[in-house]
Amino acid sequence: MFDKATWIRLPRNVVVGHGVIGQTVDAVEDVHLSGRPLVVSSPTPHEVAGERVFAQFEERGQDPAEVIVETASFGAVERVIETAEEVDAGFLLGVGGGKAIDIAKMAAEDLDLGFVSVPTAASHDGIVSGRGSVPEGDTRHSVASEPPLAVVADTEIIADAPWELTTAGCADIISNFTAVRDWQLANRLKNVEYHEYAGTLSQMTAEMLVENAGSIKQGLEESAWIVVKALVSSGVAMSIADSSRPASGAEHLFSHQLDRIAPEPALHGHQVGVGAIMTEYLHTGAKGQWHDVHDALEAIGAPTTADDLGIAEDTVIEALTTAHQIRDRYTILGDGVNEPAAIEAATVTGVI
Ligand SMILES: NC(=O)C1=CN([C@@H]2O[C@H](COP(=O)(O)OP(=O)(O)OC[C@H]3O[C@@H](n4cnc5c(N)ncnc54)[C@H](O)[C@@H]3O)[C@@H](O)[C@H]2O)C=CC1
Ligand SMILES: O=C(CO)COP(=O)(O)O
Ligand SMILES: [Zn+2]
Repeated sequence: MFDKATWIRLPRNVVVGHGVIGQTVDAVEDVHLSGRPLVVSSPTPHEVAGERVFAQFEERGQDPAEVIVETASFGAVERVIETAEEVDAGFLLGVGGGKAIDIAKMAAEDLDLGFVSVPTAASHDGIVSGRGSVPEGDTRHSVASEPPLAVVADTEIIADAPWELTTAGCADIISNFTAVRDWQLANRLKNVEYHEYAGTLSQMTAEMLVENAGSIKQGLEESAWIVVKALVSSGVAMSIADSSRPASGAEHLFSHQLDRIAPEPALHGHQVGVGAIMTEYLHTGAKGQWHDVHDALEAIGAPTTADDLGIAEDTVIEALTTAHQIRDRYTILGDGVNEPAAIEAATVTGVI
């Protein structure tokens, strides 16, 4: 008997465009969320968007509550859960970058409450994913989380955010190329389940972003539009797979390790981009497609070297040689790249 079953949980309303922050309450009502809203934000996103979302609920006679978080940690998730219980929240909104959104969606999962995603930057593809990413000690968890019922992405706010946040989002998408290679490798060598639709959607999203690179320019609101659509598409791939595999391979392990060991880590997207140059080299060799990954990053103005990241070369080598220890996810790093091989990969690709 065929007894396989799966749940693919996707957002119902994805509202993207100029000034759409003003439609947040409508987007919430349209998915029948009720009760007291709890706005989860971090300091800058609170100023650029959280306050406006809060005021909109007040104007509609609802009694919103707000909690400001600073880091992506289980402690922050716990604090949001406690606040939600104290104020008897009916649903949660995550307003901000990847960290605020991840914390809100993880808390919503625990509380079994609805969640709405309000990104203030096109910096990561967790905008619609049903995953949360949290460091804990020596490891990094990818936690099943409440996917958003609605997404409200205001391109006016996003285009106004620092440009590096948009190039970070582009790099997070470009890294899908190597993430899918790692997933396929794990399928061949370790029998890890591979989802053809999710893998193809993830690759296609990266291809389309690279094809549109010429239109992704600082100061153009259309760039925010193009990148948000790609981030949504990449998040959908993760939801279809019920895993971050379509968008997170060895390049992400490298970035997670940098977050642990670098004195001042760079943006998530920028780190995974530089990681993808090196892991593409490990997959395809010196004459392989690492040039394409490098050139795509360069075209949108994302970092391609340790120097661009502001991270010391020996820290990059340490991260590459130890990244496989971050989590039990088979990738091209296998059971570890030794130091001479890591130096070779970083040198040939110009990362160091
Ligand atoms: N759950 C998932 O599927 C995914 C999760 N992530 C996670 O997301 C995080 C990375 O996301 P980021 O957005 O890079 O980090 P982040 O949330 O720390 O934001 C980066 C910075 O941008 C600022 N910012 C955001 N919007 C702004 C605006 N409009 N104007 C001015 N400043 C603004 C924030 O205040 C923060 O200082 C990582 O923790 C990563 O692991 C990344 C991809 C996928
Ligand atoms: O960043 C992600 C996808 O872009 C997902 O993060 P994880 O590596 O924690 O699963
Ligand atoms: Zn990522």
